[in-house]
Formats: sequence, C-alpha cells, structure tokens
Amino acid sequence: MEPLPLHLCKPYNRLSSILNRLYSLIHVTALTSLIYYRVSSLASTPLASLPAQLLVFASELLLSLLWLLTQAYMWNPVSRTVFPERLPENEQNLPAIDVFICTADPKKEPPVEVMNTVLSAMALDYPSKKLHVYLSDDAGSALTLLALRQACAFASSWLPFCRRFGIKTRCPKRKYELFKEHIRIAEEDKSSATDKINPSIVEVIIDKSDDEVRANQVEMPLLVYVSREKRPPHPHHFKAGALNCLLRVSSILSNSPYILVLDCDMFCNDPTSAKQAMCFHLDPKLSPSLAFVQFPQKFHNISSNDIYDSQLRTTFQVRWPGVDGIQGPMLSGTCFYMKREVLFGNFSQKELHHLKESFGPSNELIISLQRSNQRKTIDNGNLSSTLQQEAQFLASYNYEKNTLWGKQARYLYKSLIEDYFTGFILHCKGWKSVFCNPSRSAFLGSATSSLNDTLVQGTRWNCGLLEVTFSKFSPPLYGLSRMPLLQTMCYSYYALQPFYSLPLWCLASVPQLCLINGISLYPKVSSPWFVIFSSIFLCSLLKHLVDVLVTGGSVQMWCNEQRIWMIKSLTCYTYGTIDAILKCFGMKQPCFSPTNKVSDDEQAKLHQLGKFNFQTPTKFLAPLVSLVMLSMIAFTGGITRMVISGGANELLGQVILSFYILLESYPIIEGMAWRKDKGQVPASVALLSLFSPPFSCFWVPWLSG
Ligand SMILES: O=c1ccn([C@@H]2O[C@H](COP(=O)(O)OP(=O)(O)O[C@H]3O[C@H](CO)[C@@H](O)[C@H](O)[C@H]3O)[C@@H](O)[C@H]2O)c(=O)[nH]1
Ligand SMILES: [Mn+2]
Repeated sequence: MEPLPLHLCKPYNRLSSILNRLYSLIHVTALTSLIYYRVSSLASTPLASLPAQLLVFASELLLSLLWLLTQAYMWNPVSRTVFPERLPENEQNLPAIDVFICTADPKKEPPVEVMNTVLSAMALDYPSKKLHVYLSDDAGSALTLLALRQACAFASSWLPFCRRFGIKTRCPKRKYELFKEHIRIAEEDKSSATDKINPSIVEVIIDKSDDEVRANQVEMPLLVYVSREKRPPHPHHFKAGALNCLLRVSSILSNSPYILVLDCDMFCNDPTSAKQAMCFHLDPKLSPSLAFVQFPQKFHNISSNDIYDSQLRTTFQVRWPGVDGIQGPMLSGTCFYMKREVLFGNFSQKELHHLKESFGPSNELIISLQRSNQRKTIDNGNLSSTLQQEAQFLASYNYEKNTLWGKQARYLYKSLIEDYFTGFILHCKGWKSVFCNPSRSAFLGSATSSLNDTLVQGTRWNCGLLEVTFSKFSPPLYGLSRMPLLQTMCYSYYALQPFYSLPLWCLASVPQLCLINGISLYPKVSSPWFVIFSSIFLCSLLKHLVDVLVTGGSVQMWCNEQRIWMIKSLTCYTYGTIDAILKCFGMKQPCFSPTNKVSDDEQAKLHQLGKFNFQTPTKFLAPLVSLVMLSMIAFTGGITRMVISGGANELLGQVILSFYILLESYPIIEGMAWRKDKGQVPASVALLSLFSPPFSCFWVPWLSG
C-alpha cells in the first residue's frame, strides 16, 4: 500500500477561477477597443494637444501591459495542506537544519528583538541535535555578542520549559524579564557604535553560567555567532554577503542539508514550521526538483487601519498562491526552508581545481561538499584551533575574490533584493518552490509603521528590481526560454513594476494641466466611447474591491491599498528607478540601509490611530503635495469652465479623474490644511511645491503672458 501523502495541493474555488478568467476576457476586449479608439483618433487630433494625447495613450498602454502581466497570478491559484504527523516516527531520522539569522545594526534592530528571534529558532519543535542556529552580525557589535551569550544562558532553562509544556509563544516570565533587563543594562553601558572595520569573529556560544542545568544535560541546538570581516570600501554585499558567509562557515561546522533563513525581526511563531516544511522536502516525488518552501511574511504589528499596506496583502494572499500553481512562489528573503544542494550544486564527481574556482581556497569547505552532513564535535564550546582558524578564514573579507560566490552561484549580489534575483535564477534552472501558508502564522516580523520607512524600503526594493531588469538576466527576456510563460509573466510584472511611476506621474499631471487650459483628452460624454473608458476605470476599481473583500479585507483596506499604490508609484517607484539608472552608469553606490524596527511613542500613536505620519524628507513629500494641489486647481478650474462655458461634454472625464485623485488624497490634504501634530505636512514643503515641475508647467506660460 502507498504511504499516505505528506501534503495535498488543491486548486482554489472553481467558480471564482472561472469568474476571474471571464473578467480577464471582458477587460482585454475593453482595453483593445480603447487602443483602437486612441489610434484611430490620433489622426484627427489638433497639433496643439497631440503631445498630451500621446503621453496619456502611452500611460494607458503601460498600465494595460502591467495589468495583463498580473493576470498570470489569477490563472491557477492553489492551496496546500501538510500532514506533519505522517513524518517518520523516529525523529532522529529527520534531516538536519541550519538556521541563518541576519542582523546589521543594533540601533535599528534592538538586540532584545534579535534574541527573541534566536530563541524562537532554538525552540523549534525539532530534535536539538539536528538544529544549528547561526547569527550573522554585520555590525560586529559587542552588545549583540553579549546578548547572544545571555540568550544562550536563558535558553538552557527556556527550552526544557517549552518542551515540557508544549509552549507555543509564551515565556517563563520571571527569567525572561531578568534576561531582558541584563541586555538593557548592557545597552546603556556599551556604546553600540558600529565600527567601520570589523575583524572576523566566529564563536560557538555555550552556557557557562548555569552548572546545575548543564549537569542535567539539557540538549541544546548548536548556537554560533558569526561576524564577517569588513574592510570598507571593499564591498561586502549586504545581506547576500552575510548569507554567503554563513553558508561557508556552517558547511564546516554542521553542514545541514536544509537551511532556514530568517531576518532578525522574524521570530518563529509556530515551532512546527520545520516539520511542515519537511512534508514537502521529504516527499520522494517532489523532493528532487524542490528548491525551497516559502512561508508568507506576516507581521505582529499591523494596525487595524493598515494605511501603508504594511501587510503586503496582495503579495502574500493573492500573488504567491497564484504563482504557486505554476512553478512556485518567488524567494521572499526570509521565512523559507532551502535545500543546501540547490545553492552548492552536486559536485561529487568534479575535479578539485574546478571546485576551488567556484568555492574558493578552503580545503575544509571542499571536503564538506562530499561529506554527508554531520555536526562537528565541539568540545565544550571550543573549536579545535584548526577549525577555528578555518572558520575565520571563511569569514574573511576577501575570501570570495576570484570565485563564483555571489557572481554566478549561491546568493547573488547583482541586486539589492538578493531574494528576487536568486530565486529567479533558481526557477530559470528548473527548480520548483512551494508556498506553505498554514492558518497559524509560522513566522511573525515587524512591518514598517511609518510613511518614511515604507518609502525608503520601497525605494530599495524597486531599485533592486530594476537592477535585475537592466541586467542581462532581465526576466521578460531571460525567463522566456527558461520557464513557463505564465511564470515569466509573474516575474516580469515585478521587473516592470517600478515603471508604474511613469503612467501615474503622467495621469496625475497631464489631464489636469489640459483641463485648466480647456483641452479635452477623453471621449465626449455623449459618445459611446465614453462608456468604454469609464467602464474600464470603474471595473478596475470594482475588481480590486472584490479581491480585497474575498481575502477577508474591508472597504477601508481597499481605499488604503489604492492610495498607497499611488503614493508609492509617485515616490519610491520613481526614486527607485532613478537610483537604478544612476547605478547603471556608476554614478551611485549601492546602499542597503536596514529598515527601522523601533518606533518612538509619537510614531506608534499615529500608526495606531491610522493617521499618516508625514515626517519624511521633502523629496518624498513634494511630489505628492504638488500633484494634489494641481488636481485641486484643475478640479475647481474645470468645474468653473463647465458652468461658465458649458464644456461638460468634453471635460467631464478629466474632472472625474481629478476628483478621484482628490478623494484618495484626503489624508494629504488634511495633513497640509488642518492637522497640528508632529506628523503634519510642514508648511515649507507646501510652499516649495508651488515651484516644482508640474507647477512650473502651469506658471511659466502664465508669467510669460
Ligand atoms: O548589510 C546588511 C543589511 C541588512 N541585513 C539584514 O537583512 C535583513 C533584512 O533587512 P531589513 O532592513 O529588514 O529589510 P526589509 O526591506 O524589511 O527586508 C525585505 O527585503 C530584503 C531585500 O531587500 C530581504 O532580504 C528581506 O528578507 C525582506 O524581508 C535584516 O535581518 C538585516 O539585518 C544584513 O544582514 N546586512
Ligand atoms: Mn525587515
């Protein structure tokens, strides 16, 4: 008899699939007729309004293309169930796992939170002998190292406690408070300045404090602190560099066949995630082609009115289940169980000299490639001096020189979003991934809770996306011959996402400037074409609303998502694009400044209240404020024109568009006009905006008569 399956995969609700496809069909037809209208009316367009017409048409084409690409996500969404209880009864038969946790800045990433993640990983429901936790500290901070030692001491009483009581997330209160207090005191003592030059440090952490517990032989996962050597201006490649360093160091210490990667703020909220992931990795049919099991990123600090869409609903609730029905979800940076072999290749036959080209000069590392995975015997926390030296060598700043690390293999460096790029190349090589989204969140992280953090992060992501798009691995071209068409479409959507900035800038200024000057850009209300245009607009809104409601969202969430999409397109998609172009020409250095994981009281309060916090640089605010003011003027001007000279038939489309922008911009208007707290829009920005490009278009002809 066949053994019972470890997991099941079933398509989403049939009916909704059919309705989705039907909708796509109708929408495509409408878009085609829009294009037909635009092309056929270009010939009769007066010369004066031709540039405006062309700009608007180009925007419509780009929006249509992006819409078309998103349809791939709707084609065949699936959901999966796992049965961890069917895994081998003897837990010692489970494969070993290395957990990689990265931290980079003790100021933005408080050590208490990082230790929370470390502890939660050590407490995974998995045999201790098979679990190895590595913390990479890019700041090389003495404080983090100290905190890790404290965490280890705490773990020796915490782990047995968890096991005994089957605890999921709670803590033994008194000891935990004590542990936090210790770290807090240390925080005050030690300056957390991140030194520029870091030596390489590899330290196996063991608990030397509690003899009593050690006498009781508490079994603990291996815990290792790694701080790689950094020598600015030598590039260290940020998180991807840190992960590659952990790959090397871990391969000579534990060399587990599976790796869980976690951001320092992503704690394990369900200790069973490792076993859930093994339901896929140990399935004999799926396993040979499976690269990684991706869990969604979920967050513990989402406020009831999620104004910045920090939960990334569309990504994790719509797109990942969608692409899971094709070749698998994209690598999402954290919360995934990866097979080591996928990154290292299967080299048992190859020549030593070839391996050194790829992996660098370490013999220990090369030997580990052929050895089945065994934890090195570590005598009371002390590595043998040769092993210690080798580990430090592997973490040295120029180890990767003249090797394939980061260039063609392992975590790739070309892009600031190593996850998207690395995952894309894996999918191109034919590997599969699966999306595991259990009802209890397996991991919880901290989401951005201010406009500034959201936009800074968005700028980095979009710059990273375009770094891939502009490279020879550009998804639309490189992917096409290497993966299914639908999968290519999914990757291409992200590759082109930053270009939303172009149509949004255009549609937020050109129709408004034309409206002020009485130039019509849309069909007359009396024309049947008006129905086509307005139904495309309304149906897009309605479809989005339905999608939000179906995934358990609210009307408010729908508004929030619309608004933040516009805000992001006008700011971080735009700046991400500019950054990527500058980098392309070598005019800008890559910079991955970690997202803030702390928020002050005022920020937390605004976030809780669902109020925008406009404390963000002028470069982000000015475009928003000036475009809102432009729409205000255009709307009033348009209404006046319609009333006085009866231009309603020609201008109604543009009036509606301006009105819609104003409606979505209510929080910005409020921030400019009558808010009196720290998060308001500074008056200086509003003033400055009057002289920004969209306004110059308006003032200059007026001033010059
Ligand atoms: O030089 C660096 C910079 C960052 N990090 C770590 O990388 C992780 C992610 O950084 P974060 O500031 O939290 O960025 P986010 O934008 O929130 O991260 C998302 O985007 C990244 C790609 O830009 C992915 O790597 C992450 O997994 C994904 O959660 C954190 O643990 C950092 O400590 C490093 O280890 N070294
Ligand atoms: Mn993060």
